[in-house]
Amino acid sequence: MSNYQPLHQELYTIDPVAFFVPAFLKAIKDNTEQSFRSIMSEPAPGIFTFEMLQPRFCELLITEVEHFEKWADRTKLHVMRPNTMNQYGAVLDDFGLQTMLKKLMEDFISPLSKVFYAEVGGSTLDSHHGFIVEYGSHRDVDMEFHVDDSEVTLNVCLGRQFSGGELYFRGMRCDKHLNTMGHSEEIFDYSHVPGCAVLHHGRHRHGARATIAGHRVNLLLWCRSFSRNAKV
Ligand SMILES: O=C(O)CCC(=O)C(=O)O
Ligand SMILES: [Fe+2]
Repeated sequence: MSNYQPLHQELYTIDPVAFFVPAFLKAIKDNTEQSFRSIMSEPAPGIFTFEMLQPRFCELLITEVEHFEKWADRTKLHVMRPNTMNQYGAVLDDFGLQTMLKKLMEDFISPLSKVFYAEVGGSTLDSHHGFIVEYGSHRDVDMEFHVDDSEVTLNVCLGRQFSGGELYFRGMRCDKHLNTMGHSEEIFDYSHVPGCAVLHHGRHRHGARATIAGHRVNLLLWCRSFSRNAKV
């Protein structure tokens, strides 16, 4: 989208202090399993939650996406939706954020995925799909039960105020058994809070309940390892 003029140029290059909360930055800098675990909870096996983004960054990103959507509307441009499950939201890589997101994956998510997801390609993440999902009135309502087309998924709530919209996880399955029931120990439901991240296996089955009031906006980064998949 070469004619698009960004609203907030500062979003397009990572400024760690402006983007991330101090505890997250310190843990990444220390770069040990212990430092990661000191800021992360693991409420179900392979699912990690932690505080990640500064409130100001979240608000700037939401307004950048709104600005892009208005521009796309004015120029009668057809906006690609993030995946087949969404009618709303936008692909961030489509309006210039791909370099920033690549660095986000390489410098801030790969260190974590090397430690926690090495067995699924977490040590060799080499490509991404970065997008925004939006729920509320005149937007998407919920997201059906699915697995992501990723090795590792980062899902961060950006805002704003909403009720409902909980994420639900139901364990991992092979392709043949994707829709089988979850066991009680696999059941994990999570109410997202702005600025907070959930990191999970792309193949961990999940969905999002209906947002019943307000406006929910999340940043998704599907992190992939083509080099690993090429070998399998
Ligand atoms: O609504 C959410 O937070 C979940 C989105 C999601 O699972 C996805 O886009 O893959
Ligand atoms: Fe997903």
